[in-house]
Amino acid sequence: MGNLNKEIRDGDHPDITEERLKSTFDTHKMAAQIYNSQRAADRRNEITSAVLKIPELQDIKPLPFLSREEKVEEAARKIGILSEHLYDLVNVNDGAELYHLNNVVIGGEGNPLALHGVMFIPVLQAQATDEQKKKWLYRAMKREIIGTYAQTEMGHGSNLRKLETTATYDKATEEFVLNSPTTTSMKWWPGNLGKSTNYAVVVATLIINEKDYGPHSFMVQLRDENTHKPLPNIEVGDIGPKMAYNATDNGFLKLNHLRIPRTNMLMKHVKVEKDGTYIKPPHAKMSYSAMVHVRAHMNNTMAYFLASSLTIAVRYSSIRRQGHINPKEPEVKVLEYQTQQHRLFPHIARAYAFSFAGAETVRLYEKVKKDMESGETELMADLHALTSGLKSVVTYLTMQGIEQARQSCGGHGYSMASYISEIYGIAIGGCTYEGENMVMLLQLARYLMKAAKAVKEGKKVEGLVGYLSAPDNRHSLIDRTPEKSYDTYLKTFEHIARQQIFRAFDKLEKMLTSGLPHSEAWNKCSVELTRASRLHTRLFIAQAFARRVHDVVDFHIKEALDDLLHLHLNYELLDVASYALEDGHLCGEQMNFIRSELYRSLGKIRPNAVSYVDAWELSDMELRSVLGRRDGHVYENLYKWAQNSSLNRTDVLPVFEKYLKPLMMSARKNSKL
Ligand SMILES: CCCCCCCCCCCCCCCCCCCCC/C=C/C(=O)SCCNC(=O)CCNC(=O)[C@H](O)C(C)(C)COP(=O)(O)OP(=O)(O)OC[C@H]1O[C@@H](n2cnc3c(N)ncnc32)[C@H](O)[C@@H]1OP(=O)(O)O
Ligand SMILES: Cc1cc2nc3c(=O)[nH]c(=O)nc-3n(C[C@H](O)[C@H](O)[C@H](O)COP(=O)(O)OP(=O)(O)OC[C@H]3O[C@@H](n4cnc5c(N)ncnc54)[C@H](O)[C@@H]3O)c2cc1C
Repeated sequence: MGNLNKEIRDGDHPDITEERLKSTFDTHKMAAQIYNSQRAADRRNEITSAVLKIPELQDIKPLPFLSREEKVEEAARKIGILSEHLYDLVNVNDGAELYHLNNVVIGGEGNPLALHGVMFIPVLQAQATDEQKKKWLYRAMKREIIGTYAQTEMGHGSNLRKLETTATYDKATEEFVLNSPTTTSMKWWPGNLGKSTNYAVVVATLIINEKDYGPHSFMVQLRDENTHKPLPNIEVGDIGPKMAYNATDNGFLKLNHLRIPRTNMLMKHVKVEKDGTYIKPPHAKMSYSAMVHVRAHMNNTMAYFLASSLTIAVRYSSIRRQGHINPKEPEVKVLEYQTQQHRLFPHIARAYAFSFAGAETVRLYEKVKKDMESGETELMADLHALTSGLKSVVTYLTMQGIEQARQSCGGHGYSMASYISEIYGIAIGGCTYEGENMVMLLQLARYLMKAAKAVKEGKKVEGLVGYLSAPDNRHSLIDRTPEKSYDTYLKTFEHIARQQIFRAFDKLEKMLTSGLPHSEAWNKCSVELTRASRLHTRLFIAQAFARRVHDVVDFHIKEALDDLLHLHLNYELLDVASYALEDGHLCGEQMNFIRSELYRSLGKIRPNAVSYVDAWELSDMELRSVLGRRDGHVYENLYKWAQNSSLNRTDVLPVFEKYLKPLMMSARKNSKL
């Protein structure tokens, strides 16, 4: 039998090899859990190997040394080369393969086709008629045209019903007139809108006979297909540098009474007839499908960002030696410190949990998408509630985890050589895009309040909120849990979520009964409501993790995942335990039990720590991190990396002659006086 950890190679740093030799599970089999099948895990590695053989696809230099213009150019250059090799490298119908190819070759900072693949094509697939698909979708798929999704405006992103861009139907010419009447009505933020795309699905408020029908989607050609010059009545450009994503040209767009044919409104589910008759869709929110598409996939992209930063931090922590635990022994790997383990391991568990919750979400999304094809919309509310909560909780916890990973690398974590700060910048965009987190938590809260009302009225609720109708124990039985049975843990999470949901519900009801208008009462309860949404979502994540562990067949993988799950449940429970202490569901003694289980878990995870992150099989090319190198040879490569700094091109910079020398000369002269 070969090594269980598949990353072991001759010549690696002995400290990291020592870690890998301790693995109790086959990291490639674990990758099959993370990526949902052995075939998917194999394909990732095959794609990486194939990419490594194409010299033009390698980074010209480490990305942090590139200017914004160079980043945009470099991403576009690689997209050009990729299109020559695309069919040899991936199955173009497999989103996971495309995403992996993107991460290896280009990375997370963006590329000219990002929004084209993530939103433009999906919105056409979901909302275009067959005729419209023939006109635009197939051309888009062949990349004859490049598009984006232009919804957010300078003045409005969250509140879609107040978008100021109008699409007014002109019956006489059978056209829509698209107009941005104010500065704040300009589209502002859409990815790749600024410079790369020549088409966009523009979301605008539909007006027919002066009646407002709310946001609808319209296909708009922005630029000439040959010259790429903006078409008449269109002003378009880049919004400038951002915290991260700087290879992406997020853009602005001003439409000046632009006329487009009636048939440019996406009309699969909703229609405007020639005479201006409006035919409403089977469900009012069907046109929000592109957002739901991205939200449903965000658990996995966030899991990936979190796992990337943890891979960097855990590998580095296994070669970084500093300080002593036993003064008679050599300096220890910083990974030996319990504080370091507590800082990193719970986030490893979260990355796995998000990936498993993500797989369940994508399954539900695929079902709802299929149902919608035939006008069936029953599960749309469930999916919206689930993705709204997960999107918010997962992005927020990912942000926390990445920042802990950065701090755990000490000073070198702050250097771009770690690349963690870039991953952080990219990932935290997710707290805002696809619905600001608080706004989306409040969407889930609407769903939870409806369920709570039903339960109060004596009705039985099922599915994601089924636990609200289930019997509850007054006191948690957590310290009477047999090993490897997590039922009592999950019951405690259920109790906590249930209590908070009803607390928020009762508060809201009381205010409504006192005569407060609904929107005001809602606002006064909104902190409690968002707490309810978070707790409900964290319960779902824990349940999804437990369901996956339950289903695993391979003994060693199951055991390793079980250890992570145990850590996860104890850590997460401690994080939310105050809710259960308040009503005596948990007592002080049980808190001690949870804490000691948590510390025991850290020790259990420790020998496999490097293997848990190696199992994500993130290559050096995609990690782009000196600290996270697979071979552990960090120090000599940090020095090499610094040689890329343009400041090192000469020994003496012009600023010396210009500013520093006069400053020092004058100081010296003054001190002689
Ligand atoms: C050459 C080839 C090379 C190939 C190489 C590879 C290249 C490529 C590709 C691959 C990979 C690249 C990877 C790159 C990754 C990059 C990722 C980053 C992308 C980031 C993109 C970001 C995009 C955006 O941000 S788009 C804009 C998003 N905006 C929002 O999310 C706005 C948020 N607001 C809202 O959604 C709404 O306003 C909302 C929901 C808050 C309120 O809506 P409303 O209509 O005003 O609400 P209301 O009338 O009050 O009704 C509420 C009611 O409606 C229900 N509801 C709402 N939404 C939905 C829904 N979607 N489904 C079902 N029901 C819904 C809601 O539940 C309420 O119901 P009730 O309670 O019953 O009333
Ligand atoms: C990296 C990135 C990429 C993006 N890409 C795209 C894209 O491709 N296409 C596109 O169309 N857009 C895109 N966006 C825009 C993005 O979708 C919006 O910025 C986002 O939906 C938030 O809306 P907002 O900016 O209006 O925030 P605001 O709503 O102005 O948020 C400001 C504050 O107000 C609070 N708030 C607002 N409404 C409520 C409420 N009802 N209740 C309680 N609190 C509230 C929020 O919680 C927040 O704290 C992108 C944004 C980013 C950062």
